Amino acid sequence: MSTPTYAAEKQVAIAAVRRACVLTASVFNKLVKQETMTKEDASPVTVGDYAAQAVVNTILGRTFPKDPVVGEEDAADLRQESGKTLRERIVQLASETLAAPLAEGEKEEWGLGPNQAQTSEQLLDAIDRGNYEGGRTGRFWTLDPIDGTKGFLRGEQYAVCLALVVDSRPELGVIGCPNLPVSAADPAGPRGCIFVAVRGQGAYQLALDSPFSAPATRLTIPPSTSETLNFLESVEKAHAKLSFNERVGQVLGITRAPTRMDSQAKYCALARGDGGAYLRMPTGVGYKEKIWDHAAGLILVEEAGGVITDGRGEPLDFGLGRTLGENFGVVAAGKDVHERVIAAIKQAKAEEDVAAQANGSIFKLPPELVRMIFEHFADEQHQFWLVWISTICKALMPEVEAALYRTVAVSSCKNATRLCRALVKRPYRALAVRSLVVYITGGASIKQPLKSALPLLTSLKRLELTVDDPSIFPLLLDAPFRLRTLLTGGYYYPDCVEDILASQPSLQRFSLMFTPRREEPLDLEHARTILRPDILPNLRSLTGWVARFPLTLIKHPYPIVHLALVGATRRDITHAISLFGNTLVTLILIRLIDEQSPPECYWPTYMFRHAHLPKLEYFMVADRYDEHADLPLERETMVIPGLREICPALKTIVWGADGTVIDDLQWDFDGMTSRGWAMTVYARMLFDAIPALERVSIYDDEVAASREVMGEVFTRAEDRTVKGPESASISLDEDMWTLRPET
Ligand SMILES: Nc1ncnc2c1ncn2[C@@H]1O[C@H](COP(=O)(O)O)[C@@H](O)[C@H]1OP(=O)(O)O
Ligand SMILES: [Mg+2]
Repeated sequence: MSTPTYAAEKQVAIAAVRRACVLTASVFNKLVKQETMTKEDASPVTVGDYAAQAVVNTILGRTFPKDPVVGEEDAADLRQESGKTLRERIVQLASETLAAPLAEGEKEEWGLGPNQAQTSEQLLDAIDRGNYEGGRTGRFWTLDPIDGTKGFLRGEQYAVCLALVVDSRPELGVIGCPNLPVSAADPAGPRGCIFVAVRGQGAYQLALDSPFSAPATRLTIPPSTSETLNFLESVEKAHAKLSFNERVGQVLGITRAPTRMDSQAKYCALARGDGGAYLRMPTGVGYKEKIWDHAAGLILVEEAGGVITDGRGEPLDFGLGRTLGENFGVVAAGKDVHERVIAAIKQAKAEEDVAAQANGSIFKLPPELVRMIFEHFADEQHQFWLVWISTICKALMPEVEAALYRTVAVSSCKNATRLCRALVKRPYRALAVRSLVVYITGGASIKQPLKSALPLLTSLKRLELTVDDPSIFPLLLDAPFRLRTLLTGGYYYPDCVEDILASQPSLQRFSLMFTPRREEPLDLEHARTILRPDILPNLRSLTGWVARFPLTLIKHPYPIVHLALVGATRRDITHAISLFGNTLVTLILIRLIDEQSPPECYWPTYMFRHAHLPKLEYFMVADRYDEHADLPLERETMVIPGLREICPALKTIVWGADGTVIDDLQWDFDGMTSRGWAMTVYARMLFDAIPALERVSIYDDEVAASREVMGEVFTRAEDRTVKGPESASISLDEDMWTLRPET
């Protein structure tokens, strides 16, 4: 079946709306402006409403007699004896309007022109044609004869709106705006426009007085940015929650003031680019939006390239009868901004939920204070206490949850799925999440749950994502959060890492810890973007497993303050120091020493040759040997010349030396047999060379061998003498040791 063009319907609807506009304009001029109606009279709105409905329905009744109409008014009151005066006025007005000479594009058989007089009864019947209840299937018209009555009375914006709905979908819409300036750029210029849209045929603006002959202007919603975007909203506070719009605007970073106007003229303004988004959020009184207030506007916006949904992003349902049923407000916007507006609404709504719950709390403390107190007790030790409070006093649940959800960590598929469900169920929980750790290796993919939860985490600042399913990482590309810390890892290096970096300009700390796999050669192309100096302007801390993080490809001297490299070769280290040396404060290395390395390499500070590390304060190195190297070490090679100038600020050196090598050293070094003697010599030489040095620790155990590693510590006393060695131990939990590569 071919798509219907609705050519006849379109022509009739335009003609009907134009006649109704002429009628309402004359009601305004005669009854409102000249104030000829007394207070006791029925309002001019009532007169205009009924009369305009009589005109449109008469035309529809003649042209499409089988089509029912869903309209606002019925004639029951007018048929009463008490309605006599009103009835006569309406009949007179409608008759006059229908009897006006035929205009271009109109036909006599539509009931128009001086030869087509209608009886009073015929006109009341026409009004009653608007009694249809609507429904899911079939076609019907829906009419709002004067939409925006308040605007009408003020002489400002109002609209005559007519739409054809087929199987629950508006297919044709016509909106007449007698008071709308023809061009928004010339607000004092000529007024009066008709807007028309047919599904699949585009949206157009026509001249109100010659809709069929004057050239039509095709309408498209232009793209907008936060700077150019503004809201269109009701004038009436009772019709939409304007304070809520304000908050949504703040979330979106909108700087322009909203444009307020009555009626569906807002949809017309949106369609022709006079505003970026129309927001109509419920005021909370349980009002259900009427289909005649949005059907014509919907098709106009969609045909102008926009998107229209309710405030939750759900489609508007025109198949439920006279109202939009459970739809929650209306949001119409350009394609490029609609999704962002919905996300901002979700955030503002979540905040509102938290605030609303707080009002009912028994503690009348300011919610921020309650939240601070609760956050203080949200650590693992005290969590039970918070949960206990919230079970006793349900009103405190949102604050308790906000505290508990601030930092969340999951390490099993089951818990990850549960967490995501909980976040989706109550968006204020999602809003509370600042730090999220997902550490799941093996098992089922948690992509689906994450896909629904990640878009809600607008406050997330720190994300640790270690997962084996690489298809999870692209989810970060569409995420609404601006991370400061991103730690990634897993079994497969995902291709999109660089795109993620490019989409996170606020990143300060980044870690890439993907498992190095021998069978798969590293694709160096992956790292290309990291080279671009512009993508990570705030990057200060970098951690990487070098096998999957080709450090030597980085050529840009990011001002890195903390650098940690796992599996770094001599070449990697020299490169890193030459790039970041000027800014480094902390340097942590798990280094690979291979057979080709010259023996003097063994001394950690040997790596500083030719370097300048003016700010370096903390230096830790743990060694890994490819093969057991032969180390004919000599006293002369222990400390390189000029070390004092190279790292004048260095306070701490921690060296996790390989145990077997240390054992070898006791035999090889200087012929002395005391274990640790070589270490003592080295430590003392370091203290001599670097005046700022306060502490040298040398741990002589395999890092991975036990949870506690043993070693010797040398410290500089107040009187600058060196104390030590004193035995010491270090726990594997300390950050630097957790960087060890797995064995
Ligand atoms: N509480 C309400 N929430 C939303 N819309 C409302 C509410 N009360 C009335 N309206 C409708 O708002 C429309 C005008 O909106 P706007 O402010 O955008 O001009 C009218 O059609 C009016 O319906 P009604 O004609 O039944 O009064
Ligand atoms: Mg209305």
